[in-house]
Amino acid sequence: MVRDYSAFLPGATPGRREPTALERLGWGPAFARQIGADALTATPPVRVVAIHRSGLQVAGDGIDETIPPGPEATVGDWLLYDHARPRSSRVLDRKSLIKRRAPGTGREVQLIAANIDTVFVVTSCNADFNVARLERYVALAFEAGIEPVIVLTKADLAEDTAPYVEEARKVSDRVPVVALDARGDEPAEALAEWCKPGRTVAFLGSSGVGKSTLTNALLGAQAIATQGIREDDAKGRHTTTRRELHATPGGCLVLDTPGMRELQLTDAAAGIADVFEDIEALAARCRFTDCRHETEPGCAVLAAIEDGSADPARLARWRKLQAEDAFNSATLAERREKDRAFGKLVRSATKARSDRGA
Ligand SMILES: Nc1nc2c(ncn2[C@@H]2O[C@H](COP(=O)(O)OP(=O)(O)OP(=O)(O)O)[C@@H](O)[C@H]2O)c(=O)[nH]1
Ligand SMILES: [Zn+2]
Repeated sequence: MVRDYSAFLPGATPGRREPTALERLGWGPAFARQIGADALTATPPVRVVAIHRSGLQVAGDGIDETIPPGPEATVGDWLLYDHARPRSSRVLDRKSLIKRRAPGTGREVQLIAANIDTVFVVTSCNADFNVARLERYVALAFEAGIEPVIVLTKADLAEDTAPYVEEARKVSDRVPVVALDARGDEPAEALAEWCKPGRTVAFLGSSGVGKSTLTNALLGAQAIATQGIREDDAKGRHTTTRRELHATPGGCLVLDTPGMRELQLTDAAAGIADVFEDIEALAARCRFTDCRHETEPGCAVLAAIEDGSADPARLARWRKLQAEDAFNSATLAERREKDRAFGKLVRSATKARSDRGA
């Protein structure tokens, strides 16, 4: 079969036409320009819509299959599907990638989700509201190359949402803030700007803030609970997994993956610098390039705190995130080394005390 891929090739003018099957899955120029028309026909693009034990579930133009594990791919990835050797299907360069260190290992990296356009960082207008947590998720999004939007849920339960919105706006000049009731029709309208056809969005936030409620609000009648799919696991039992990429009636794709729930900051120095660009800009003006902004003379950060133009609490949160990132980015061996050094310190302190007869 000869398919017409001309619409995806660079230079094609987007007209007012129905989206193609691939565009409905999020295909666009960023991927099309990585490959020539011949290869497109020989190895049709497919998107990884879910990961199962038995392999990668992929969807494309007339394709809906599970291919055996092999390609270094995660949900959201685009592959050039090699029918003859599915394991050799090429993974296209990503627009964005969320990854993390595999727990308990060294430098191994686990891919969580690829090609997300917008991440909604969710918190609620109540006790869950926590600026530090917002900053950390926004840093994570920046690091992954994803545009973050802060969504404050449970606006209906707050007497006044303005103070929450104001605090959230201080996270970064570059991040829009939306307050809403996650139930009902409001999310589809309030988030429409980011939920355009063919765009991929995801929700990040702690338990109970309303991520599922928002997802269901966007999906409307096709709510997630009805989309469980069955497959056999290695022991031959049936397990129900959730399809991880869902299309809204408007044609936006919502990526819902459990791996996004327990994300920690690792290797996110650049993302942290993006969130705290105000402090980084001050730090660049300190007299010493290795200034720790503690007691050094000529420290621009301390001066700004002194004259009230910088917030000491934000400086403290910046330090804390950097420390968390450094710790999580260390390998297990490096952490053991730190623990050993710490152990030695404790032992010598204890010894000193017993020597003194304490
Ligand atoms: N009144 C009100 N209730 C909400 C709102 N958003 C969520 N809820 C309720 O809060 C509870 C938790 O919402 P969920 O959507 O399950 O939260 P979640 O973030 O998906 O939680 P996890 O699945 O544990 O990660 C549910 O009872 C929702 O109905 C809101 O905007 N207003
Ligand atoms: Zn300084």
